[in-house]
Amino acid sequence: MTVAAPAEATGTQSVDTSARPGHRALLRHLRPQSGRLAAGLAVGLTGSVLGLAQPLAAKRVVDDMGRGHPAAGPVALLSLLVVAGAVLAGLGYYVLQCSAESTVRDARCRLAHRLLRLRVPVVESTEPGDLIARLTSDTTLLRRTAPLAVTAAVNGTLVTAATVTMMGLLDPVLLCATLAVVAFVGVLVAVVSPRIGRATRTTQEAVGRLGSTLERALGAFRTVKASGAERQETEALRRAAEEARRTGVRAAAWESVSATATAVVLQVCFLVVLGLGGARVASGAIGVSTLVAFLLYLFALAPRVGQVVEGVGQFQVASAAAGRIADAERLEVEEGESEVGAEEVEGERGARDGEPRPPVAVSFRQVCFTYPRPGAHPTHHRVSFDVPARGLTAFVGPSGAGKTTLLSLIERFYEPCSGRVLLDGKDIRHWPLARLRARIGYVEQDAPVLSGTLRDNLTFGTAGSSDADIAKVLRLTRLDEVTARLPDGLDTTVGHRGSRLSGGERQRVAIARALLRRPGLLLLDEATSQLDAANEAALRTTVAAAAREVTVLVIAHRLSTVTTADRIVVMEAGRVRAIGSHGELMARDELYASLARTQLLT
Ligand SMILES: Nc1ncnc2c1ncn2[C@@H]1O[C@H](COP(=O)(O)OP(=O)(O)OP(=O)(O)O)[C@@H](O)[C@H]1O
Repeated sequence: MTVAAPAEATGTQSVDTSARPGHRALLRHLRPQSGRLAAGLAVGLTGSVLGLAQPLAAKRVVDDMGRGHPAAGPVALLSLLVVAGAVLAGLGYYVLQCSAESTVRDARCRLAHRLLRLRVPVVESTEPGDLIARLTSDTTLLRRTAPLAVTAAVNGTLVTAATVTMMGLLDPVLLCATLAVVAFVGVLVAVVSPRIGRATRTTQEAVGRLGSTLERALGAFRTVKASGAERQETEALRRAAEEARRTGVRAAAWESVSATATAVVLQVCFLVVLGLGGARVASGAIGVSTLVAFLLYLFALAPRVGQVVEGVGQFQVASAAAGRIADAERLEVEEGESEVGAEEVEGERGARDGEPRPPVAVSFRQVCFTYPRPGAHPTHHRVSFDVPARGLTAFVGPSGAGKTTLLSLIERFYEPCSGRVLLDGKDIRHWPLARLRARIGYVEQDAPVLSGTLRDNLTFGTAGSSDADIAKVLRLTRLDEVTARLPDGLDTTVGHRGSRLSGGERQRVAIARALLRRPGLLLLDEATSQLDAANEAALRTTVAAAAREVTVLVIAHRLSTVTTADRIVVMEAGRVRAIGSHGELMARDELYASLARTQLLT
């Protein structure tokens, strides 16, 4: 996948695939570390300069010994130069690597922060595996290449400039000939380096696809096995791996083209200088020693030019990674949490002080909604209803009627196209998001359980819950017996997605988690669908008890679970068809009566 998908879906942003934004993104990553990078480079350069002085010091030692003078001083100086040069070079490298680690840590933290705040529609139209690849693989690539690119660019350029200056002082004519040939290297780099960047980006996209495909397979592992789809999924993984290899090879080919061509150009340069220099020596324009010195500088220049060329290649690779990270950072996020402090949210939740939570009234006013997908049909047509604070309200209706979507609108996972959703008479768009969600307990249709311990799962988002609160919700959801059976009780790991728990137990964990938030509004989406009769009855009692204190909205297919609800809202094809008690609806709503006839066998 590419991150362009959500952009198309939401129409909120576009992804620029040209290289320039990648360059800007890379520089943005490096800027906060510029002080440390400069320090590392300066220390490293000083080490190199000391290294350059060593031959002169060695020459002095030999000269002094030859003349029979005591050489203790020059030997000490030479030793100092060797040790100091090595220490400074090592220190410079270490500081550079440290700043690279900090750059990547910052990039990862910033990206992780944004990824967890993405809007639900954005995540639903992206591949999680690809987003994971951006946080892991792309940042690793950034870490590997960015310091190399910076060192090569700065060191290579400085030393090249110094060498070129020395050559200019020796003979400007030979320097002009040299620069004319070297300019060819510049043109070559300008042509080749964007290709390296593009190939790297495609490789990283293939790595992202690899992640997405694996995530899909591991996420439905039993289905993969039961469907005998291992071969099919392996083939998809192989295709992505092959694509990564193909584009990786393409990047390597361009890199070797530029390295080889640079080497050839420098050899040509050497021959040109030799020929032209020989002619100038013959004509008496320069002396032989000048030509020899010039050629020595040319030899010293060659690896530096190679270093700059390699640095430009690494810069392209790092830019491609930075560009992909920047694309993910541009995805649309929800409004910030800053408007509500953690304490305020905690107060909303009432979890700390154990105060009874205030129940919440819910109203829908002429709500129309269509999922932001190309070709999507309207899901809600002018939906209106009122649910007073406290009590149990059930939503029933055929599959696809739009019941689950109602809960998504209350949680503000999606925004209505028109109309208003009110909580306690106030439009939910005017509630700070964190405060709104702190008042709601939501049990999804598929009741996800996360990897970790049972306690982690229960206190997810309510880390400060007391043992007494936990024990209470365990009792209410009849999980106390299950917990007692687990080897480490609450601290037993429940496996990937709760694989150690049964479907019904997972559902009860999700309900317990929602209750532990002490919400003012409890949203249960078919929360009893996987429970056996005894547990369903127990949970019905729990829900009824909760509904005496807070507002409970339940979506149910099984009418047996909702016949005692205070009110039942019958939905059909995105419209509210009827509202009333079980008895009233049996008498006056044909759809409800027929649902009841089939399900309750009345
Ligand atoms: N994330 C989504 N993106 C696009 N369309 C969706 C999405 N979720 C649901 N829909 C569509 O919206 C319509 C209403 O779905 P919804 O899940 O609200 O119905 P429901 O009444 O809860 O159904 P069920 O009882 O089967 O769970 C369906 O046609 C469904 O295909």
